[in-house]
Amino acid sequence: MSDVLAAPLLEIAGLNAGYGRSQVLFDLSLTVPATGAIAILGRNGAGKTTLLKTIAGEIRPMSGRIRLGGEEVAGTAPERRARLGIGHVPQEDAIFARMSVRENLLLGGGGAPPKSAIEEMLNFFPKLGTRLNQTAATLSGGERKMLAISRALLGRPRVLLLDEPTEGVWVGVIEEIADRLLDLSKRMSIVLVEQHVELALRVAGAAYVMDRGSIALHGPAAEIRHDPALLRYLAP
Ligand SMILES: Nc1ncnc2c1ncn2[C@@H]1O[C@H](COP(=O)(O)OP(=O)(O)OP(=O)(O)O)[C@@H](O)[C@H]1O
Repeated sequence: MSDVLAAPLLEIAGLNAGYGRSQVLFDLSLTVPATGAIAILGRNGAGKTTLLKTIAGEIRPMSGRIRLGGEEVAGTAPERRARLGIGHVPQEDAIFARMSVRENLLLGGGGAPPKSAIEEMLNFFPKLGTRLNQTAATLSGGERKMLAISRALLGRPRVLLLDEPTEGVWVGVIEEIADRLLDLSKRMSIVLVEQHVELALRVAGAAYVMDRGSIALHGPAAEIRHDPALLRYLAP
């Protein structure tokens, strides 16, 4: 069945959210298919991180729907959402810096993942395999991101929320991460917040462009790339 006909995995409708009385997201709606990546673009402060945190359950929405596989999750705790299949890799380091790479992986996905799952991750990100005994603090920016993504994947999410997975990553490693995200997007759902617009539109099949907490533009990545309004919404 094509993605157009398949029911979306994640459905967000009329979402309003923010911090205390300060509203950041306004009547935001989007859908995410069961496989493939969607990109969330927008200038600094547009509300991209707030959107991911609201989907993950760290921020309680003021109103609106968040449905995962048809189940309403808007009022549930982050732990329940993780159990239902929402994996979140936040912008800031999602790793234990003082622990070794091995220990970080052993604690991934809520703890004690099977050895085979960890081996799968080491095949997926071979660089991590050469760093197993190092503390995570000694990893490069790219390796830290790989470790954070691995930890989230060990929880076997249905949808992976990625907040700036190439931030602070050496340019030579950015392509490697992009390739891995493309691999992942063939078998699961990814919501990708990314400042590298070209990269995001290459990895994602569709894009939503945010402006001041609302969706200003959305459509297939191939169309958004050429939309003259895109630059306007990305300009500082
Ligand atoms: N903890 C907070 N308390 C109050 N306001 C916040 C908080 N975090 C973010 N904001 C505000 O929410 C708005 C959206 O911020 P958010 O981080 O979601 O944007 P963003 O699109 O992810 O930007 P960036 O690309 O800079 O990460 C901004 O005006 C920001 O100042």
